Amino acid sequence: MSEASRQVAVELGDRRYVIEIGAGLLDRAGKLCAPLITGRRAIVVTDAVVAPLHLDRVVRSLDSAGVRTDTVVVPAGEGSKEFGAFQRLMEALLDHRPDRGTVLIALGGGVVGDLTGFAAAVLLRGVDFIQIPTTLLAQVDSSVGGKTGINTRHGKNLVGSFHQPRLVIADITALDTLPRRELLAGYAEVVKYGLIDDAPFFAWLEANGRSLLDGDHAARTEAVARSCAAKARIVAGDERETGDLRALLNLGHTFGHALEKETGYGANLLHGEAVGIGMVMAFDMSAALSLCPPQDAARVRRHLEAVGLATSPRAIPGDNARAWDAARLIDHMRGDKKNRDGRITFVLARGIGQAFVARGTDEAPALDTVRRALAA
Ligand SMILES: NC(=O)c1ccc[n+]([C@@H]2O[C@H](COP(=O)([O-])OP(=O)(O)OC[C@H]3O[C@@H](n4cnc5c(N)ncnc54)[C@H](O)[C@@H]3O)[C@@H](O)[C@H]2O)c1
Ligand SMILES: O=C(O)C(=O)C[C@@H](O)[C@H](O)[C@H](O)COP(=O)(O)O
Ligand SMILES: [Zn+2]
Repeated sequence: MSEASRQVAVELGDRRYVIEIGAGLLDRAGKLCAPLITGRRAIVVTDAVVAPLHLDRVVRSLDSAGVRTDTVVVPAGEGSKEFGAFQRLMEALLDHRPDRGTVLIALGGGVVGDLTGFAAAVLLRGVDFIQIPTTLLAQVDSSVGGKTGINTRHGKNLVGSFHQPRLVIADITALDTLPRRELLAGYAEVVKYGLIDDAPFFAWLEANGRSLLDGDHAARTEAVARSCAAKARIVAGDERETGDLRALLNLGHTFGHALEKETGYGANLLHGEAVGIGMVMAFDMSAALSLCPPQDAARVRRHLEAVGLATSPRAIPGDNARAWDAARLIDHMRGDKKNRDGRITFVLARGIGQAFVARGTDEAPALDTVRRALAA
């Protein structure tokens, strides 16, 4: 293993698992996974973009570790989190005649991870799965914590399950093939950790974010490890989001998921891009409510702009950009899973690194925020 390899543990008692982070880990996937695959059978689920880039190495590595491996390739993109796509995946998995000792391996971004994790939760009433994330977003966020699921016309991730992986393998060099737009989208979720409760990490990103995005492996390893450590700590403290701790990971998502729903989960707006815009809106709302210094809100916007992320819905391309309706976006937020007692739950901030969950807040300041964002 390379010198720069790191391990982060998600402490969930007898469901504890490790996140391996480093360069060249795809070639070691077999060795790392084999001890967890007692049935010696795995099905790797990946997408049509990742398959030609990285699938062979993983399958070869599993084969040489004595794990018989089948593969299922799904279309790339958020469309694979639709009901129909989920059904097709389940049938394709069953075509391979799995048994309860068969382990599913998700090789890809957050879409493959969320979809495969949900499939693992319900296949034969539940089998184990392993995450091998290949996008920055998946390495820092979606592969960790066990939120799995699919979208419906009612909104994002509304059908799913908490199902923790047995292992996460984040090969930093897999990111070398990732398009810049996808890297940037994942970077928004990295920034999120700084904004939630780690102001020094946000300052580190202000200094190192550009070189991370430009391909600096050491900076990428550091950012993935710090992000995973933050997420692991939060998940261990509130696995099923029953308290207010895990909901902090939804910073930017109340607004962001509404934007994704409004734009139809298409290529015009990636999840991470929506989160970036949503975090700017959450800080704008916090500043407007005098909860947060306006300078902090400006600093968040400045950093996201500096790296090349959109900070307003107006920057989203496509016809939809000309048909925004602030009240409709608020209505989308009324379907958010965090909501309680018919009121929208927001994640707001008292400053950078000081996010908190706000329940029972009026909708009016959120509507004002959306209107300001649409006018920006
Ligand atoms: N479960 C969670 O906790 C959680 C957290 C954050 C996001 N998510 C979900 O994750 C999804 C977004 O994930 P994503 O941003 O990874 O998108 P994605 O899975 O669609 O991947 C983005 C694109 O990059 C391609 N790709 C993946 N790895 C590549 C590589 N190494 N080289 C070249 N191309 C590669 C994919 O084929 C795809 O076209 C959303 O559905 C979001 O809701 C879930
Ligand atoms: O892991 C979590 O908890 C998160 O909220 C991480 C988010 O980045 C992620 O997008 C998650 O899928 C959102 O969850 P949801 O419960 O709001 O659908
Ligand atoms: Zn997210």
